[in-house]
Amino acid sequence: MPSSPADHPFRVAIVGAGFSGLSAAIRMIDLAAEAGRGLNLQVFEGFTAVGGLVATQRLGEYLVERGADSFITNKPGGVAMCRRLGLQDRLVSTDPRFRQSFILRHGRPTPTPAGFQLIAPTRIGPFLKSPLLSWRGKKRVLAETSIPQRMDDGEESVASFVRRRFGDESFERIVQPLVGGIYTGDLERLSLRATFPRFEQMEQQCGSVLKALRRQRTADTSGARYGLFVSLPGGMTELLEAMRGEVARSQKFVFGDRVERLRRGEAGQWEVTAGRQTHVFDAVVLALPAHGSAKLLDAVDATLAGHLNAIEYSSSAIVLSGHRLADVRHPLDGAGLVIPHVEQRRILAVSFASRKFSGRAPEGRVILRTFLGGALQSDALAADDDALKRVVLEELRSILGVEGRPDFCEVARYPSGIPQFVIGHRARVERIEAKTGELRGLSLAGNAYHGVGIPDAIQSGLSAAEKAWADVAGRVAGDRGSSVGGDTIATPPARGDDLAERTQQSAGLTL
Ligand SMILES: CC1=C(CCC(=O)O)c2cc3nc(cc4[nH]c(cc5[nH]c(cc1n2)c(C)c5CCC(=O)O)c(CCC(=O)O)c4C)C(CCC(=O)O)=C3C
Repeated sequence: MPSSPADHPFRVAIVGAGFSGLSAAIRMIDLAAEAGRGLNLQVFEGFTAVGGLVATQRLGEYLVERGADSFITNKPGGVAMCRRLGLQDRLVSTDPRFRQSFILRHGRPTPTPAGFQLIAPTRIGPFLKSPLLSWRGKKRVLAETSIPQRMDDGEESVASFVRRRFGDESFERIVQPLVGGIYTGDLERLSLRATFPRFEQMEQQCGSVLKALRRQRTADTSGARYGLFVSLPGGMTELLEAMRGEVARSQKFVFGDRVERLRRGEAGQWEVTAGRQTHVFDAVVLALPAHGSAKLLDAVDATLAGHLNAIEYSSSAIVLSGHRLADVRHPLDGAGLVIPHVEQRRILAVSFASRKFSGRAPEGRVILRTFLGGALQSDALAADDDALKRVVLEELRSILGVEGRPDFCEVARYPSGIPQFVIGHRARVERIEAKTGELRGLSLAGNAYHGVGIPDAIQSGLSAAEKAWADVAGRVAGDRGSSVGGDTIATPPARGDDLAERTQQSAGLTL
């Protein structure tokens, strides 16, 4: 142990103060406390606030999310972090009155059939009644039970899997906007194994997704899946601020100076240069987008940097706007609307933000969040902000009958914001982790590797802290799995996605 003699506190740098970096910091603080060891932590954040791509903004009486507006509760990371910070009683569910969603069909918002689960229906009645598909399209979906199992075990795209098992119509009219929306991605390129391995396993284990879902149904409520998502009364910033406060109680933040350089010292220590100052650490957690980590690692290990740079990203933008309800023809009786690519519109989705979470708009007003860009419409983002707003207001008018001038209208851009788990992603992540494993005291966190949502970002931070700790301290929480404050979180299986475990987790949540 050349670089961490027991007589000095562990010196750890965390680069990036989004969800993953803050989680890494909190986990590191807990590990040091459990071990009774001194810790000297510095969190470097190039911006002047924590949160990364996530921020809640107050605009007059409106409470508006600029990025992610909620997190999912069927993965443990988010809820466990709230419990760790004493925020579990502050969690709010989506408004049960507005959990239905819509899919655009011939220019009209059409309800998603009740019980439809991302790629397949779990309830036949509502599915058969839905005008989203033709009779032929519906028959083809139900014929899924007799589509032979694929024997080739190579990686398949989400589009190929869904087209093969359920037909083109269901793919284009329902699945593409629902699943594509999660990644603002191109499903012809995204890997099923890297995004939704459970569906691949359903085919392998039951021969049919519909049969597998039928077996599973008892464990899952078949209502609108929006019930899975939670936030806090102050928005996502309430959680981020609690995380920041927890770290700031004992450790140091460096805001506003981007880390420019990372170097490995001769004794294996890490030298971090930010704002013309160089600091020395025993361990470094890079909680950045993959391309950001690649830039810092280029001089340390060019092969690793190459793998990181190969992780693709899509860019998107969200136009945030506030309207008088009286100016909107559509009742907005749901949480949001997604738009199939085949509808040829200029927007991807609209979230009825103040319906999804009540109390965020003044009486008689509504917040809309309109998504643009993504892998399929990246050209849309070349336009300047005023042009984007114009496009959005035209589309909102045509699709939802939104008239008049909005109370506010703002653009939040996310260039290279969402990683794309394309075919080959898992193998790439394995190579990245193998390489990182060889670099003592270095770990990577963020949404680029195992999952794009907030719970996975949090989990990635916990795991990164544990790797760094194990490297420098020579011991760690052992085989208990990652945990925040005594709530054991099962570390996700390296490969695949255990169906029983996930179902159990969602069934066990009482929110
Ligand atoms: C930006 C966005 C919209 C646009 C509008 C808006 O913001 O409203 C949207 C719409 C929708 N999303 C929907 C459903 C789901 N979205 C999921 C997961 C996720 N969505 C995400 C993003 C979005 N989603 C993200 C970043 C995740 C990953 C979370 C994580 O992994 O941390 C999952 C869980 C997947 C799993 O099982 O892993 C489900 C079931 C439904 C249908 C609801 C119904 O049934 O009526 C609709 C209209």
